[in-house]
Amino acid sequence: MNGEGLTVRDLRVTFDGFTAVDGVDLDIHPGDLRFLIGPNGAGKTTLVDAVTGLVKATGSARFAGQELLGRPVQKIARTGIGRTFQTATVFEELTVLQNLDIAAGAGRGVWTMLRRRKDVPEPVEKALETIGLSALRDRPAGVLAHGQKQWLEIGMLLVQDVRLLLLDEPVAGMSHDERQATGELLQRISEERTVVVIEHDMDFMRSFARSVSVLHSGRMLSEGTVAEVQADARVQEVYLGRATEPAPSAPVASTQEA
Ligand SMILES: Nc1ncnc2c1ncn2[C@@H]1O[C@H](COP(=O)(O)OP(=O)(O)OP(=O)(O)O)[C@@H](O)[C@H]1O
Repeated sequence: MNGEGLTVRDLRVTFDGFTAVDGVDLDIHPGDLRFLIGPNGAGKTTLVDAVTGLVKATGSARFAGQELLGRPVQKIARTGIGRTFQTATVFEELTVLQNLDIAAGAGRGVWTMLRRRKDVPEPVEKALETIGLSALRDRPAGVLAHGQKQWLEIGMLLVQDVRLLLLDEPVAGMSHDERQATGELLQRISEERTVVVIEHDMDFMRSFARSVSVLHSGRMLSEGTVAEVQADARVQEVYLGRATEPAPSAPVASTQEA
């Protein structure tokens, strides 16, 4: 069995009387590459915020046999859950390797981590390879291309041995080639881990999703394979007429050329 699964039941998040997540059930199986889609304001990020402890929620969210709700962020992270945000948060002045070293932590002193080292720990070496940045290990992260920074951030989750990766719009602003490379990266990662991707790019979703959940107005509207979700009349209805977010079935070239 790959990775760990996430089980969410009757999840609710309320902001000052406004219900952003309204009784959501979600089953993410180990090794899944699940896309979480839905119009702006559907509650996608809030759902991930609730699971990772950033906002208060009621209901249940279980991962690796443990209830997550009500626990502090750090304790949730220690169960093996990691996330990225829409903007990559890497240390720009530090090299790729130093960024990974710091993420890996592993009880080393800060000077050890900052010194250029030949004895790169195996998980760091493996992550460098997986994210395709081995040749750029000694470059400052600040000079990396936009896509490479996102990959570095994913690598920082890999060296922490995160078992469930929650990625918020990882290909936003990426070129076509970067999106393709990111999709392939996520497929490789999901061979050993569970991956959930919040996404607006329908082409990217169609190409790489193993399963899809569609949120709308804080509720789960539809779930299934890409084909099942595309064929769902409720999903088409929600997306129809939205010039910036075509229906998943619409024959568009891309929704997020940046
Ligand atoms: N801290 C907050 N306080 C008040 N309302 C919030 C807060 N965070 C989110 N919301 C509201 O909750 C709803 C869901 O927001 P959320 O960001 O989860 O949607 P989303 O599906 O991720 O949208 P997008 O695709 O635009 O990122 C929105 O109406 C948003 O305005």
